[in-house]
Amino acid sequence: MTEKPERRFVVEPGGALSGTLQVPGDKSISHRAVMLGAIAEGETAVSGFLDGDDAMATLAAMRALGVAIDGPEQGRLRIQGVGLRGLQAAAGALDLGNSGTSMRLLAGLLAGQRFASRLVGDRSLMKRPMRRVTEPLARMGANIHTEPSGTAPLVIEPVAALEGIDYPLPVASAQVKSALLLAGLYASGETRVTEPAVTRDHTERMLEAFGADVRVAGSQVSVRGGGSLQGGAVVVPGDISSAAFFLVGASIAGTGPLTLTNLGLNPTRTGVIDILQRMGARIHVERERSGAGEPVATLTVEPSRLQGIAIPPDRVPLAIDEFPALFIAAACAEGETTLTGAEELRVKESDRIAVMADGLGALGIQAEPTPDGIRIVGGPVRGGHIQARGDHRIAMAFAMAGLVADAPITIDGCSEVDTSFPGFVDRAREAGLRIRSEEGGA
Ligand SMILES: O=C(O)C1=C[C@@H](OP(=O)(O)O)[C@@H](O)[C@H](O)C1
Ligand SMILES: C=C(OP(=O)(O)O)C(=O)O
Repeated sequence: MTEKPERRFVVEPGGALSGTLQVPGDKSISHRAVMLGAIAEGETAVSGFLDGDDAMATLAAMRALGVAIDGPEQGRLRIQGVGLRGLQAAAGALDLGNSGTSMRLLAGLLAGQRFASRLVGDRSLMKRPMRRVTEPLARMGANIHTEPSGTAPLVIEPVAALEGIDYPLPVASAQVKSALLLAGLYASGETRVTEPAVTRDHTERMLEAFGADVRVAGSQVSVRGGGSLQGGAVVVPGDISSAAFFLVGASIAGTGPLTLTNLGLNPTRTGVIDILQRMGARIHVERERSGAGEPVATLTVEPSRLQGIAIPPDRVPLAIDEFPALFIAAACAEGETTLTGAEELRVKESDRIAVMADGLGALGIQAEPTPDGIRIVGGPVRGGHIQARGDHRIAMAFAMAGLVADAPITIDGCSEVDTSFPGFVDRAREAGLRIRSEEGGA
């Protein structure tokens, strides 16, 4: 994958956040809509699709595997499903860019195919752990290999069949759960996954909507192979992980209120709201409704005085992508915030504990990393020059710190923001953040 040109954000003090904002479509749901629509019978119409680089990597991969997909056009896709056995070998390696979800879920989808595949990604993705999916897939009979370091490229050789397994997840990961369920569609018998803690359930919801033989019983999800999926309509709500930056920003800015419309409010994704409300944030949930299988609502955020808390470890998987934003809330809170049980943050697009701690330190905030978390003591946020290390969520989190800093904040390493939130700078400026984006800043 060609690396993108370097980009930096500069945020001037004195910004505000108010008005109404709709964030782009949910990244996790967008990935799944394309993958399941591709292997379904018939056509699948998607609306609200996130045309960010990560979901577009999944879309490009499904096209490379022989699936005709029209769009995205204003968030709309038309996918001509080829059925479970209709995928064709890609001509070359599938390049999944910065997207761990694409690589891990596709590993599951392709593990049972009768053709070979090779999965690669960008510098960040090529360093992330992949044995967490390749080991259980191999137990199902897949012929799948990583580098000796357990990282990509992933090489998948054709197999005649897979066998279902009963697998207790060693880590609370929706990506591993989803990879095994997708492989289970191609396996004989039942594939059952037991998760140690609740993780996002978009795969199970969508498999059911597409007619798969899927069952959920507490912490167990199982799927039976040998059936087929029926295409249909998928309505993708706004991504709460993208909204999180604005939930924090509107809480700390002292202005507002800020209203976020058409937001996905899946209970396996609302940990960030719970944590912020425990800190004293004033977030009001209105107009809750079901949007084609996924709960949707409007959120209004008012400015508030935040208090530091000990974040309950059971909230971690339900807010796993929102911790960069939550660390900014902690920096602005009164007192100490502690996080434990979050070692997974060290293997995301960056080591989010270390990179956030370094950035907070550069802004005058006391941040002490631990192996599985961090301790942050709230205080005055200074201006400064920091590094997002190419992590989209770290770039956007520190942009919101600019709302309270006493001087400009320059954030290097922002080239990957489009992976999850194309148009972030424009939306933030429209809402009142004094941010600009520049070429450069390695
Ligand atoms: O299943 C998904 O769509 C995702 C699951 C999470 O990863 P893990 O499953 O590795 O926790 C999350 O960090 C990622 O952004 C998206
Ligand atoms: C970790 C993330 O995504 P992925 O694992 O798909 O790269 C994220 O979006 O924060």
